[in-house]
Amino acid sequence: YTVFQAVVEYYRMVAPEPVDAVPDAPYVGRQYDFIVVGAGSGGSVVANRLTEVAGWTVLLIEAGGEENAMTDVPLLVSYLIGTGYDWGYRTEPQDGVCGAMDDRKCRWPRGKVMGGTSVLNYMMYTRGVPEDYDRWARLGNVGWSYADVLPYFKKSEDLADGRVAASPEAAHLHGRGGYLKVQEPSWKTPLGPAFLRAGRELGYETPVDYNGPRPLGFSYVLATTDHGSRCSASKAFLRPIRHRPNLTVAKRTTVTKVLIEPGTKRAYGVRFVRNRRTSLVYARKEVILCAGVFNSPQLLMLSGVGPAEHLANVGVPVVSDLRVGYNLQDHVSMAGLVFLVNQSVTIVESRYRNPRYLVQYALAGDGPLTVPGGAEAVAFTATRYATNGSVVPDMELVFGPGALTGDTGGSLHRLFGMREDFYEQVYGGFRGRDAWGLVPILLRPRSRGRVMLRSANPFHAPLLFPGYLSDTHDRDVLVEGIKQAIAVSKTQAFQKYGSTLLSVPFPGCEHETFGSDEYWGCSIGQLTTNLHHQVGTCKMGPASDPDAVVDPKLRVRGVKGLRVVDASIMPLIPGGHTNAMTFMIGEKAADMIKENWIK
Ligand SMILES: Cc1cc2nc3c(=O)[nH]c(=O)nc-3n(C[C@H](O)[C@H](O)[C@H](O)COP(=O)(O)OP(=O)(O)OC[C@H]3O[C@@H](n4cnc5c(N)ncnc54)[C@H](O)[C@@H]3O)c2cc1C
Repeated sequence: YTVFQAVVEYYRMVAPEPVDAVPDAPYVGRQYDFIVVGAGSGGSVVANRLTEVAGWTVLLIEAGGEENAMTDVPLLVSYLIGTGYDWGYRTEPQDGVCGAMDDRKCRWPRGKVMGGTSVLNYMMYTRGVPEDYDRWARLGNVGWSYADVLPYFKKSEDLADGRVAASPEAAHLHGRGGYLKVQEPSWKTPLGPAFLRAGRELGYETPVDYNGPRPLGFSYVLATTDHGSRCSASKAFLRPIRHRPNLTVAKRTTVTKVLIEPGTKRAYGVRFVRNRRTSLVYARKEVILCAGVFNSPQLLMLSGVGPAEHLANVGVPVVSDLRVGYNLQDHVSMAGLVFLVNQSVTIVESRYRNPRYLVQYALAGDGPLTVPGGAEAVAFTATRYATNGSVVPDMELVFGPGALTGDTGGSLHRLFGMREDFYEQVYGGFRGRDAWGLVPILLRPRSRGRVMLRSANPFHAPLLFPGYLSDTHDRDVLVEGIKQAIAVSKTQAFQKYGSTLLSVPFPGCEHETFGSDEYWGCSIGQLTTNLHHQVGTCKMGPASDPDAVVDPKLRVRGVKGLRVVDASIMPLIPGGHTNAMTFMIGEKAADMIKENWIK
């Protein structure tokens, strides 16, 4: 822990619950119509929409406790990682990946808190492109084309007035009055406009609405924030409905198994641990897993739904032999590019500790603390590998007006799990210097990873195999992204600030010529970073797809009364950050569940 993280952790334990939080149920009853496991991005939406039906009772079970004022501050994300808000997962070591990280393990945070990973995330609001969903539909997922899902993106959304809302296409693309607050943070460093000017110099459209059908271009970010503070899943979807009598929320309660009747193969409840006591609770209609991309497959496998051979190896009797845990996809990136500047125009950690900014944040919802996860602007681009590059970007460049050199408190490099000696050698000599960062992100990975059980003990973390770069094409595309980022730094817009690439070779890559494709290829294997967009481990697909875990109505194959509704159902990762997509999945699932039960 850093000192500040210790403060966050202490406050997590002692802070009173926010006054408008959904209360923790004093006890869990015997039976409910629906049991929803996990109050993250998917689960919060489902619990909200199902309790709209007054005659239904819903039990929402969440392993974590409440959020608080600390988790609300957009710039402070990196301090939350590694505290009790985070499940604290790390991957298994993989050759040629995460070489600069402690024990060669990539750090994969996940929210363990009401609101789930939407409480730890960087709050960027993106959806991917129409082609992403049309591809899902072409795989046989009836009902998931862009035309089908757009209304569900709009249903959740409450877009604040601003540049995007004023565009002529806004009414068609965006929602007003939904539960989820979306806005463009008003505070900008001088480098934000410079980034947009750089895009114009390079011939890109600026700004664009990257959530529309033509995302290519340079733009400011849209964020899931409300007056400058985080709008998490639970703040958006649960707090406003805390008085509904048919919603029961059990916090700090961990589900350890889905109960499935062996003869009929019907899910009829769950086993859970609360206050160290194990109990059962029964579902009249359905059990809905919203435990996220690692824990939903883990729970399925613990309950006998998964690859038969793997389950036999860990000693779990098989109920349904399905490819659970395969198809793990993520957007790999290389967050090590640092561009030094000759003016005090960036966010350097020691500077923003100034109490003046805290006051500005608290009173006006403005200032540097409102910059979502340190990201101010973004570009969606196409590399020479993009197949349909005029409308489908294969690269994203996330612009941060701060960088690893400004990380004087160490929270940023610890967020990546970077080794201290690596940090010292590459960045240590420039500590406290003004610099900006541009992170290239591979939007259409071909590589796949996998989630497996470590053991049959539900309290053992699952085994996570990233599989990053296992398809060499991914490395080639990401190298192009790195070169695009460097090209941005060479524009007049950034040369005005004397932007220079920090050129200390990464340990382990000194044998390559700095700046060559081979060097950048090597750098990706050392500083392998990601934006935590893992999806796909409970793949949705039609009956003809042997890899599908759930059908297009998100029902687990071979089991009755059981669905998965979270990021794990995505068959192919879209070209955008995954939070809004998960809300969309929750909205659509809730409608399908209603259609199923309300005749
Ligand atoms: C650091 C970081 C930054 C990110 N930045 C962005 C961003 O800027 N924009 C974006 O769009 N996306 C971002 N993402 C990704 C996005 O937040 C996730 O894809 C999304 O929140 C996933 O939602 P989910 O419902 O699938 O899972 P989660 O939100 O993780 O919800 C799962 C919930 O289930 C609970 N749970 C798990 N197991 C159990 C159990 N056994 N019993 C009871 N409860 C259980 C968990 O505690 C959790 O609350 C980021 C993610 C991270 C980690």
